[in-house]
Amino acid sequence: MAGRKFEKNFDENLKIPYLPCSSKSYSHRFLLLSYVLNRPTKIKNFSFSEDANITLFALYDNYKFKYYNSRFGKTAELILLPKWKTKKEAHYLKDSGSSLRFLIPVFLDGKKHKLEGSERLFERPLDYYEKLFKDEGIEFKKSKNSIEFSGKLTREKFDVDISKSTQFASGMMMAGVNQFDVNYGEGPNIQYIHQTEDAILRMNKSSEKIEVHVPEDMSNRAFFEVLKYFNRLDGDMPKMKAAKSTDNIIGEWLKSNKSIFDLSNNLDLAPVFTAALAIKSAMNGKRYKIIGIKNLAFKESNRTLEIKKVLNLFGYAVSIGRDAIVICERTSDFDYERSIYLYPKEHRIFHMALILSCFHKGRVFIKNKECLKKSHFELYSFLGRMK
Ligand SMILES: O=C(O)C1=C[C@@H](OP(=O)(O)O)[C@@H](O)[C@H](O)C1
Repeated sequence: MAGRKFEKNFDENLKIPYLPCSSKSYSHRFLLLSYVLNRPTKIKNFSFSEDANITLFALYDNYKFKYYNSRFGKTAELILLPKWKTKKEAHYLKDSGSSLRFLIPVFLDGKKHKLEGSERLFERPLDYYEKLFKDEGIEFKKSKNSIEFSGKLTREKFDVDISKSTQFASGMMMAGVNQFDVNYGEGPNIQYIHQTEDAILRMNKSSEKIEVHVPEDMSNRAFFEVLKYFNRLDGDMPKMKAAKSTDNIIGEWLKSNKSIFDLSNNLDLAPVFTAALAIKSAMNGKRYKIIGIKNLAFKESNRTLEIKKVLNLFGYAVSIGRDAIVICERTSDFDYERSIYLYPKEHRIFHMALILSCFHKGRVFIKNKECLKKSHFELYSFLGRMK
């Protein structure tokens, strides 16, 4: 069964080719907007990520894929028609926080809906929606692994609290296209709200049929940027212009002499970036500090703790504060040739373990490559093909 044995072994000879993939965040947004705008839609370069599929299956009972080869490797064009919109009441979302927080406001359409998922999913923040339900008198029932609700949003304006997740604002903005205004306050990861604004602009045109292209996934590209910086990329990777200046920042940061980095607008980069800084620190003896990471605790796992655990396993010393991680060289009595076994709970932590494997002399055995399907199917298949 998947993840039963430590099936892969890596070491300092590991090199990985650049495997681009399309953005799961944009794919999510285009799906939601197609449903809300209620128009025939063609989505090119649709992401094969598990998360995007979860949202697709929740929104549509039927859809058509046309497969083709693009610069992202094997990819697909997804065709959606309004008559294929879901008629089901209950949907299983596994551990996809994005699906949950995007679907709730869209499903506030007067009908009854039930969203089910893993237990961790319902431990993650839902505060804004719970408050919204109470304020609007919307009936809801939340249990350990599901939420049921039925209601409608009737106001013209909503003030959304994004201190725990930007997805509350993104979800409300997509559900409210051409219907109500959304204001939001301060919070980290604001670039994801800009991404929502951009997706709305791309889709909310007057033409009857919608056609959009999903751009490259920049969080996954960051993983390859780190490999490239340390000369562990097999082959080269094409230059690419990021949509926003914050999208492609890793290469620049690694080349700089800075020692403090604020990740509040690039939270998803924390695992691969801490791995990169730990390797740099082992090479040059400098200390590095990452700040702005408070919300990492709300991810698929408690990412701050997972980051510390993985760094410690590879012999890097770290200390953790309320909103910071400090990386302080390598532990002096560490055996660099020993075998390391680890079981990352989620995709971004798996990425980080792969990077650290490239700098470990002994063998590294990593379980659970299935978690990579969440955002990067190509990398998952590549590891499956590795001898
Ligand atoms: O809108 C999106 O697509 C996302 C927003 C961010 O969530 P939070 O604002 O909850 O951190 C990000 O971490 C997540 O991976 C994807």
